[in-house]
Amino acid sequence: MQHDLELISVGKTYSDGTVAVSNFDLKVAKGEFVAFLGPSGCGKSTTLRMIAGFEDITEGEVMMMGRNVTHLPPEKRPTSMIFQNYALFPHMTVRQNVAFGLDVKGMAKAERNRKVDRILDMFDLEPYADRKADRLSGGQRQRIALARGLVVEPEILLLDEPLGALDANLRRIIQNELKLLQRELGITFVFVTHAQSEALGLSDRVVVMSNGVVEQISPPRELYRRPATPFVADFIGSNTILRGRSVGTDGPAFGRIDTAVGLIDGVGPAGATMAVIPAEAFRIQPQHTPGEVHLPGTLSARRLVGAVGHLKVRLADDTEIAVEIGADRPEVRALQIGAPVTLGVDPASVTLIQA
Ligand SMILES: Nc1ncnc2c1ncn2[C@@H]1O[C@H](COP(=O)(O)OP(=O)(O)OP(=O)(O)O)[C@@H](O)[C@H]1O
Repeated sequence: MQHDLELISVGKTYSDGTVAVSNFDLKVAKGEFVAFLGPSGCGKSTTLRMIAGFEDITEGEVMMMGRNVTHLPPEKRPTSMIFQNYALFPHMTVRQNVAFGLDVKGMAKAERNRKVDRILDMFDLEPYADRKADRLSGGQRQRIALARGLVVEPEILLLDEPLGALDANLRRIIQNELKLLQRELGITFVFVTHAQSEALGLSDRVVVMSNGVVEQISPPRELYRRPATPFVADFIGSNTILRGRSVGTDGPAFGRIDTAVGLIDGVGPAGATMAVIPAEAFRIQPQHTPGEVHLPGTLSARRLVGAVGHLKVRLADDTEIAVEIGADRPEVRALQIGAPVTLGVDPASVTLIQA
């Protein structure tokens, strides 16, 4: 199957010797929405700029629609890029800003105007068409940047933290618009963000990066359910991580590790040394269920945030475990701080990883 975008062992070493990205492999299908997520400095923007052609690739290859574009300049690639600061020309009107990419291509005036009008209409920008770009609000500028990126009809739209400058409310509104737009146009989106909720809420798959390497590429739900590395387990969601040593199991379905708080069964490879348990996987004071892991401890903190109860339970070895449970559960309200509690967890929601 041909992919819209393929990165093959892509790497980048800057001229000062900084290794920003190494061995990046990725295949993106047509119409897919992929987010690069990771802490500041992990190499997200460098990778996006290499895809766009703004940054030389020092290792590996980039393919687009089956063509090798590794050494092509940005304007020869079927991509369009939207920057965090929008990079609009402040003294040009909205219309001139949007038309810019078509002018660069030398498109005939009539065709250009038709395309610009259509896209201004699509983004509700017609009323501002003749206003200078610096006389507009953040949300309006954001729409111009999107309109400008899309008017050239790219196969792949690259977005570098495009919502970073917006306040939380506007950010949510434009997130929704972005998702609808992407579905409607069927364009492939590659999006860079360090906001987890954005990456997890918008994309079909997330590429989690740290220190220039890919940690995991998965649909958002899978990152929560089955983190593949210690970094992802720590970075995504709210997990308890227990270290131990691998021991034999009774059945083939689960692995088992021996930790300071007892034996923990979970899903993962033989030889795993770490159990990852999501905060929402714990049950409080469970009935005895065969196969379930039980951990005795004492309640050390309780905080109710809307419909969610955030509890902390301290185990015998002083490990503190984060538990999230419906705030309306009777056991949440009945327990006093310091009270003994037992936590239960189904091994199917425990992930064992090799660390
Ligand atoms: N022009 C450059 N020369 C040398 N090193 C650079 C250059 N640009 C970026 N770097 C380094 O490369 C690494 C990756 O940077 P990059 O901007 O890709 O990270 P990022 O994940 O996008 O971070 P942020 O979220 O802060 O934008 C960092 O260590 C950064 O300091």
